[in-house]
Amino acid sequence: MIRIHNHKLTISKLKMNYAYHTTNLKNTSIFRRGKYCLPRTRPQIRFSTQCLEFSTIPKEKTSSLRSIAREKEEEEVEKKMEESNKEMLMIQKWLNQHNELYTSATRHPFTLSIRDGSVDLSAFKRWLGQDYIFVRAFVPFVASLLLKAWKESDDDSDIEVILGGIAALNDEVSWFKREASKWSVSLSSTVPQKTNLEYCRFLESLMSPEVDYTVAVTAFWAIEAVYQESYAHCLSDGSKTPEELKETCRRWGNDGFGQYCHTLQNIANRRLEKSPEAIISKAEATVMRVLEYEVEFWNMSRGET
Ligand SMILES: Cc1ncc(CNC=O)c(N)n1
Repeated sequence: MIRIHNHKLTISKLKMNYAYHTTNLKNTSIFRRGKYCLPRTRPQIRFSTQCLEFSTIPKEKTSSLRSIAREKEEEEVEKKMEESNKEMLMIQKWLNQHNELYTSATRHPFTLSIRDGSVDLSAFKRWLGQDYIFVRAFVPFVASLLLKAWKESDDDSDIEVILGGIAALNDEVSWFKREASKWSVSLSSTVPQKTNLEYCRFLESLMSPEVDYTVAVTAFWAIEAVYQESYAHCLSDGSKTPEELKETCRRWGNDGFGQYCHTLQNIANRRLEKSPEAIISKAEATVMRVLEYEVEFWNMSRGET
């Protein structure tokens, strides 16, 4: 009969214990039967929380002991994963579940081409003109979020974070104008493309007072996080981003912007934690839509739509 009480023992520990006790067994009766005489059956281990005992158990049962230990180990790992999933914050959970979509937005061929230096400059200029239009629509969205925070938030500091975001957008609009003139992109004659219009319309739908603060602030985090991840990657080790594009990458890829996105993520997680299931589902679906729009926006910049 094999019983394992101490199921925390891993396979490798089990092997070590086995080896250790086998060495000690050299002086026991089964080993002392003759110079070259090995026991007919292998010494076997019985676990208890207190001590390890030995008995002679047929060889075939060794493997069954191992498989029991392995099963126990797997159960343990599964339980730990379930527990950590419970502790995991909502956004982390979503990113694990929808990792493929998140990666397609944050490691898109367009930004990867900036990173490896193969970017088509006409695509970059197209992105610049279109993104200026997007950012102009993004400002009223963030303003509507400020209003929601003022009405609904349980934490005063949310307003300051969002206000900081609006201040950064003020700088950003000026930067777009300077950058566009540097690249000879005429902003006044840039026509919004279909994908851009649809994304702007989606932003407008989120401005409605019907949309909950939690849903809107989670969407805000997702929109900012995609640019932060995408452009930080263009500056990370091994990147060959051309010098003339580095300023664009630093705008969203700098550490300060990273910290700001982290703060937004904390706000969203805090709100989601206190939200009923219906709001959580809406927020999750909204994040998915944002990620899809971001992918389409990069596609559009490459000239695919
Ligand atoms: C399409 C898109 N998504 C996210 C951002 C980043 N937020 C503000 O600048 C952006 N500029 N454009």
